[in-house]
Amino acid sequence: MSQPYVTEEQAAMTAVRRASQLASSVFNKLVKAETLTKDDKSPVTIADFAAQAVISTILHNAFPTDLIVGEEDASELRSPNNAEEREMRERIISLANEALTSELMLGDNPTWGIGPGTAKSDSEILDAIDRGNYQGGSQGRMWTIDPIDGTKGFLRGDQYAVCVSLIVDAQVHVGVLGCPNLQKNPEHPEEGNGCMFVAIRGQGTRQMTLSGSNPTFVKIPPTNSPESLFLLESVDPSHSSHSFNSTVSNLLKITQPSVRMDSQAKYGSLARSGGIYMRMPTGAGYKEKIWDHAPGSIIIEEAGGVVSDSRGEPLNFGLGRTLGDNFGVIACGKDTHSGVLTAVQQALQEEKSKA
Ligand SMILES: Nc1ncnc2c1ncn2[C@@H]1O[C@H](COP(=O)(O)O)[C@@H](OP(=O)(O)O)[C@H]1O
Ligand SMILES: [Mg+2]
Repeated sequence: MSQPYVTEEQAAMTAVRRASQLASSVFNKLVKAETLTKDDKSPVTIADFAAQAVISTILHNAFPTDLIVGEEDASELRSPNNAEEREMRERIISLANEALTSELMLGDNPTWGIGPGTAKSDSEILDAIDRGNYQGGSQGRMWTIDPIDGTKGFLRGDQYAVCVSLIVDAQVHVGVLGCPNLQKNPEHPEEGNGCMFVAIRGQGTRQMTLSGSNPTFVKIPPTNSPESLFLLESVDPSHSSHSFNSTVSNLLKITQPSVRMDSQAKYGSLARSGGIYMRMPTGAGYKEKIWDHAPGSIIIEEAGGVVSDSRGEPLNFGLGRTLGDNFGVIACGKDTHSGVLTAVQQALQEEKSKA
């Protein structure tokens, strides 16, 4: 019998690959003026909408009864107010169709609505984006889509990630991260950028090129000495408290500077090169979204790591579109987790006693 979730993994890889190619090609021709402002004030690009349309179309064709929790919704696109918005909508639809209709590659299945001659109508593309409106929950099968995670990094030409996961009964079973700007091999930068991290529960984490070649299993390297430790954190201090992280870093006697990186590329980088990813709330009451952590968490766990909140509890992907009350996220190797947790809890106590 074949291993479970292999077809799901393949559909997710196909979706992430096509969406990553779309994102890179939009970046190369990027006209920043086309960026809209979302309710939560984070920038949304044409690539974001088009990539969600591509991923959602493929997943829906592959698994028609599965539900989808996607970051974007198409309401802004359905009733364009002016010529500029109409043009943007046309660009999104044509970009999505370009990505869906490109030649089939190894692993692509034509029944997933892809390949030459499969162009979708405008309403099919908008419906595909809106199919990501599921509210989430603790039962059944649901996919998460973050079409472009780290939108700010994307716009800067830095790190971003195309992120898909499959959650079954609140447990992540498949995770795929496409990282077009992440070095294929940090030891050999001359090999260039563009990699994909893929994990199925119980079957390990693999890294490969975006086209799926050179798959290799990755494991979080053991921490040989405190000097080798370093923190991974968001570039944007409004997403995660840099000052809290530096308190923890001092408690752990970390001497190396923190590595700041946008998006779930942090999880991919940790899975192969180590580090401690800390994401502590800034006090603004923000609730973390499941699509920002579900794919990354399985990539870490299957690479031999642990992902928890600051109480040491696993992240709960069954509460809806968010992770609920924000107790932060800690991801690292098994050998460092308990020490990091103790330091985080001590730093929280210190903060409390100062308040
Ligand atoms: N106040 C906040 N606290 C924590 N995360 C936030 C936030 N505001 C937005 N985010 C999330 O942080 C993600 C980026 O994470 P990072 O800082 O690690 O790059 C954003 O994803 P998008 O870029 O997909 O919107 C967004 O979902
Ligand atoms: Mg995101």
